[in-house]
This record gives sequence, C-alpha cells and structure tokens, in this order.
Amino acid sequence: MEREEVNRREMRSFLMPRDPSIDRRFRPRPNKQLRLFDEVLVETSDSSTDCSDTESEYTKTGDEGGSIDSEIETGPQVFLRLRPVESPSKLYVISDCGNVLITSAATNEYSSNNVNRMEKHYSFTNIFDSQVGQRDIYDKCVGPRIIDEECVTIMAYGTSGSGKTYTLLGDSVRAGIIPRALEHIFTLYNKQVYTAAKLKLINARMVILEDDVTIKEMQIRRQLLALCPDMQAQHQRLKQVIHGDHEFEEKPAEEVSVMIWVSFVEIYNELVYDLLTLPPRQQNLEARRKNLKIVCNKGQVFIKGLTSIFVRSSEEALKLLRLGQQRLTYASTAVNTNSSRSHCVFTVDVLKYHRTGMTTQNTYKFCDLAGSERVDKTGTIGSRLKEAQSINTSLMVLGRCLDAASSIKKKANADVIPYRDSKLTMLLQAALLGKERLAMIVTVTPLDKYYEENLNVLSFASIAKNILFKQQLVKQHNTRYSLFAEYSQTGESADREYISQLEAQNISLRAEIDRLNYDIVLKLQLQEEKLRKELTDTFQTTIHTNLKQCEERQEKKIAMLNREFEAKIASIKRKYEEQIEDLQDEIEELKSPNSDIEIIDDE
Ligand SMILES: Nc1ncnc2c1ncn2[C@@H]1O[C@H](COP(=O)(O)OP(=O)(O)OP(=O)(O)O)[C@@H](O)[C@H]1O
Repeated sequence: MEREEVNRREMRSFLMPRDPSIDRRFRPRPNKQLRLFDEVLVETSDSSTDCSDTESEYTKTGDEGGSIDSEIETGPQVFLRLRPVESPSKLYVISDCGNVLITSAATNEYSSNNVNRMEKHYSFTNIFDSQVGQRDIYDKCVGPRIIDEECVTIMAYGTSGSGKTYTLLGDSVRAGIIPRALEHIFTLYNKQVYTAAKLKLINARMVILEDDVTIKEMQIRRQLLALCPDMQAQHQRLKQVIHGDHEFEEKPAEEVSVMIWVSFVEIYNELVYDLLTLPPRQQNLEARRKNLKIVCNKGQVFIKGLTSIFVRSSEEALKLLRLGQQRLTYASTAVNTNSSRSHCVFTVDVLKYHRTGMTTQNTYKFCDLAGSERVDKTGTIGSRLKEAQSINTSLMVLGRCLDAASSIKKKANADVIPYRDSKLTMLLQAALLGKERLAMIVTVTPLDKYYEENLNVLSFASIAKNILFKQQLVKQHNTRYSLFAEYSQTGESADREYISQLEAQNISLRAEIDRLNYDIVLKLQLQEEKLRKELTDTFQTTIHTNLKQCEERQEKKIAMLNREFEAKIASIKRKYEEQIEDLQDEIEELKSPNSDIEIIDDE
C-alpha cells in the first residue's frame, strides 16, 4: 500500500503548476531516498496530494523535534502569517493539509500576466491564518530554538503594513516574539544569570574582561538604561500575559554562568547604524549617526565598533529595544502610516562560561525587514523613493542569496552565495550559509489589491523553503580562562563576594571623586576670594592716589587763579589811584586864584 503511494508521488503531476520563480534547471526533484519518503507519508497520509511539488514538501511539517534527516532538519523554516482583514480575499486559500497556500486569479483585474493568473501552490512549514495569535506563533517559530539552545536568525519578511513589526514586537498587550523570547531566555537561565559583565564578544571573539573594563561596561549600561523610557508597569503587564500564555521552564543550576548582551542595528539606505549609542557628553552637540563597517574575519562576521549592552533582566533588554526603536527611521507611506524604512536587527547574545573553562555562545537575531513594496502603490517620491529602491535592492540580493543557497547542492560547480552584495546579507551570512538556523516569517495581507505583490513575496518564500543546509553549528570556544575559572569555581558565594567587592570599590572610588571635587571647589572659592580682595585693594589705592593728585591739581589751580585775581585787582587799584590823583590835581588847580585867567599880552 505504501509502495503504491510512493509510486504515485514519484509520477509528478503536470496539472499542478510549479513555482515560476524557480529556475527549471535547478528545480527541486523529489528525493529518491525512500526511507525519508516513507516516514513522511505516514505523517501526511492522504492530504499529501494537496501539497506543493517542491522538495520541501517531503520534510516533516508542523511540530519540531522529529529526527527525519539531519540535513533536511537544518533547512530554513518558512512560516506564513496572514494578517486579519475585514473582508479576506477569495484569491488565497489554505489547503486541507494546512501548510500549502493556493492562489489563483481567474480575471485580469488583479494580475498583469498569464503566469500570475494560474493556480499556484506555495508550501510552508506552517501557515497561520488570521485567527492565530502571538502565542502560537512564538511556540512554533521561536520557542523550540530557545529550549534547544540553538543559534537562530528569525526574519520577518512581507509587504509594507502586513504585520512584520507586529509579529516581532507586538503591542502593549499582545507581546510579539521578541518580548516573549527575552522572557523565555531569562526564565530559562534564571539560576545561571551572572550579574557582572565578565565575558564579552569583542569582534566575534569571546573575551574575558579585566575588572576596570567590567566597571566601564557597567557604567555604560547604567547610562544607557537611564536614557530608556520607563517600562516597569508595562513590562509587568507583558510579563503576566507571557507567563499566562506559556509555561517556560527553568534550567537546573548547572556549573555554568550565563551573561546576556544585546545590540541593535539599523540598515538604512545601505548604511549600518548603531541604535544603542550613548549621546555626546556635551548637551549642545547633536548626536551624529556613525556609519559602521561590517567585517568578515576568518568566517566570523561582526560589526566593528557596535555597542553591545550587558543586560541582567528581560525588562532591561526590552527597555533597550524600545530605546533603539525610538531611533529607527520610520515614515508614513500610502500603505502604512508608520512604516519602517530600514531593516533592523536586534541581537541577543547568550554567553556561557562552563566551570570546565569552556565558553559557548548562542546568538538570537531578530530581523525586521523593511516592507517590500511597489513604488507606485506606496506613493513614494524623493527620499522615500531612494529608501524604497535601496530596500528593494537589498531584498533582491537576499532573494539571490537564498536562490544560490537552494541550488548549491544540486549543481556540481555550485553558485557562490552573493551575500557580499548587500549589507543585510553580509550581516546575516551565518544563517544564509547554514551555520545558524534560519526561520522566516512571511507576512501577507490577504486582500485582492495586493495579489501580485503577495505572489512575489510567496515566490521568495518558496525559494527559501527549498534550501538544504549542512549540519547546524553552535559556536563553541574551547579556550580555558584560568582567571575566570579559578574565580568561578568557588561558586555563587564567591560571585557575590566579588560583586560586592566591585561595588564597594565603586562606592569608595565615587567617594574619592566626590572628595576631590569638593577640594577643588573649595580651593577655587578661596582663590576667588583672595583675588577679589587683591583687586579691591588695588582699586582703592588707585582711587586714593587719583583723588590726591586731583586735589593737588585743584589747589594749584586755585592758587594760580588767586594770584591772577590779586594781580588784576592791584592793577585796577593802581589805575583808579592814578585817576584819583589826576582828578585831585585838577581840583587843586581849579581852586587856586586866577587860575582860570590867562593873561595874554598883546603887546
Ligand atoms: N496579525 C495582526 N493582528 C492584529 N493587527 C495586526 C496584525 N498584523 C498587523 N497588524 C496591524 O497592522 C498595522 C501595520 O503592521 P506593521 O507595522 O507590523 O506592518 P509592517 O509589515 O511592519 O509594515 P512596514 O514594512 O511598512 O513597517 C499595525 O497597526 C499592526 O498593529
């Protein structure tokens, strides 16, 4: 019976159209390894005829954890989420088996070419219809990765306004997958979370930090957290909702210390920006966004100079996420009033120090891709147009990378994955090369008017679904750090003692700084007083001297005026005395007899 079923499946149906986005030459063929095939048939039974004819249809769908084939298991998981809309279109139908989306547009109205009018079948790991809530999305897409402690890159991909940001972040009540993952991680490692930043990834290398660097890291963290919006009440509410939805389990206290770091970057117009930088110290200086470089060194990818912040609770991580979000580039487009105009990647690094001296690392990357969009529909002009073009270009490169990865196993001289062609693909290359798990959540708004755009998105997703990767890799560093080991081996009490030592040291350093500050202020005050006194004395002496000189000059002037006056009086006096004398002489003359007779002798 089973053999018959196999034969039926091997004869490929020509009634079922293939995805046109897949090159005929590299189109996936049914897997000849019947053992795998048999196993899947047991699972999928009759409904298998409904599903897509791509190779991925033979993988185990739905629940994780099956042990079919390690290669197939490490292929990307591609989930489809349909956004709730008032009147869903009839052009999109979910198959009976639940993981195939069937699209068809019989009329010209919604599709510009014949190929798009054909019925198409797109297969997914899972399809979430509009009724499925955030809890189930998390449980299917992310939860298992965190429980299994695997590195994973989770990408939200879809048209503008289809719910990518909603899926990743959620809102104040319906938490998205990032807040849930943070809560899950901190619950899982509750007993192992280490409270001091002793281990850090620097340029993709695990480094043990010196005490002074640890103190500096703790200061940066404090300063940045002080800038974050207060979220205590909101976080408590979210936490309640999340713990109500899931039963996260704690890992037993092992001989391991866990340090968690977060970073947040934005790729805007092909430039990489750090979203968790400290503002400049001088308040009047405007924070300038620095474009960071992505470096690839011996197969390790990292962003040079990216701020990574040590977090001790999910609330702190969430606060930093919100802070970064406030710095993201949003704009209003015709499709979404609050549309992300950039790709952003929020990374959570879980660094573990095992008492044996070995360190391991789990990285969870949450990637919110900017909406793929048709320039004419989103009303894009000017800078919006440039953004849209850059978004579309990077998404196209991502598509090319996925395509190359999907064909790489099938071609003898396999394509080189062109991940260097865009910043986004460079950053996500670990997932694109199969070194880390890749999960893609494709969001679609099931409306007639988005039919063609949705077909593009679905074709893109189907390429991703066809990738097969080598065995998954969890990064492990085998370096033994004797200092840390020695210190760690003494257990929790030693940790606490060390932390209190650091805190005491910190307090005494702060007291010393305060004392020095006080001394300086006091010295300055004394100097100022002395200077003031000196200045006052100098001014007083000068004023006094000036006054004296002035008085002397005045006195001299008065004396001179007096002398002039006296001389003048004396001359006037002399003049009048002379006049008086003359007059007296005249009077004397007049008084003498015959004085007025003048004898004139004619003879
Ligand atoms: N599954 C859903 N349930 C409820 N509301 C949703 C859902 N998906 C999206 N929305 C709502 O739709 C709106 C647009 O969603 P969102 O901002 O997440 O889109 P996007 O895909 O990130 O868009 P863009 O690429 O333009 O940034 C938001 O108001 C969001 O709350």
